[in-house]
Amino acid sequence: MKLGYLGPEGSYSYTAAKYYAPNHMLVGMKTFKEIITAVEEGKLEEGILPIENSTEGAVTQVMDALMKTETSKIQGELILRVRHNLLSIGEAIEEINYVLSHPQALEQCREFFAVNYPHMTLIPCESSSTACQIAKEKGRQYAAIANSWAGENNGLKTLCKDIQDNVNNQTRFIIIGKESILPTGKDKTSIAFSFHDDYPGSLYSILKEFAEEKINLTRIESRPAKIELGKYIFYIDFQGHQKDTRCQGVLNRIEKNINKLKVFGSYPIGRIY
Ligand SMILES: O=C(O)C(=O)C[C@]1(C(=O)O)C=C[C@@H](O)C=C1
Repeated sequence: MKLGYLGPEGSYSYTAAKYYAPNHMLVGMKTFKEIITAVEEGKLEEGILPIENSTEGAVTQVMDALMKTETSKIQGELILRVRHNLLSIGEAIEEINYVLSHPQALEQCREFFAVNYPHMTLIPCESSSTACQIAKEKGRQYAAIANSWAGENNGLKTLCKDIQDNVNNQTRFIIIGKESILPTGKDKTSIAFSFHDDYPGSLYSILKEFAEEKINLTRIESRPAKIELGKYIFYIDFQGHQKDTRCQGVLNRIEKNINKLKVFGSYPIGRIY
């Protein structure tokens, strides 16, 4: 089984992939879009993608790309405690002027740099493990934000530990593939929908259906539909499997009030690592 992740080895996505599927063949890729396309085209059986973070919220790039998928489903999820470190080839923090990492990781440490090292320039790159490679090549003025394993793997030293702005920084990852997962009794379902027209109570009419069946929502997000200002796509995660009678009933009823319902999949509720 091949599982695509945002590479190279040592990224947070790599750590998440190792927890999810220790025996799969892990394939490091350059972008989230590349992973989704490879799964859609059947070149990879599965792909792992960050979808939301407890500090920064939605990973919007992944959410928008998911909306365009045709054959992939969400097959699983896991939550990773993300602890960032400042890593460099040199030993003196005073020498550092440039800090590299994935944009999500930079955002999760923004306050730390604003307060402690406002002169440092934050530079986005493809992943935290790519940041380690670049920091190694560029030398003592450069540092990477990554996990310490990625740093050690590239010969970098840890100059500062736990630099994330939120002590409980967690990222939720989803696993996509082509399989439909059967109910386990502890499942979650992810859907997205938009409305034909904007009318009072439109969103309420959908939420009411879940409330009346006592189905717990675990996430609600909106993203621009990218048609015109004021048009949105709503994303909802709820507890239960799409094959459960109550969930099926809700999905059938809400379908009548909305433009297009996309069911990304039902999958077992994930663990925290
Ligand atoms: O750059 C990495 O190491 C990644 O795996 C990406 C990523 C993300 O995009 O959210 C994964 C987890 C953390 O939230 C920070 C970065």
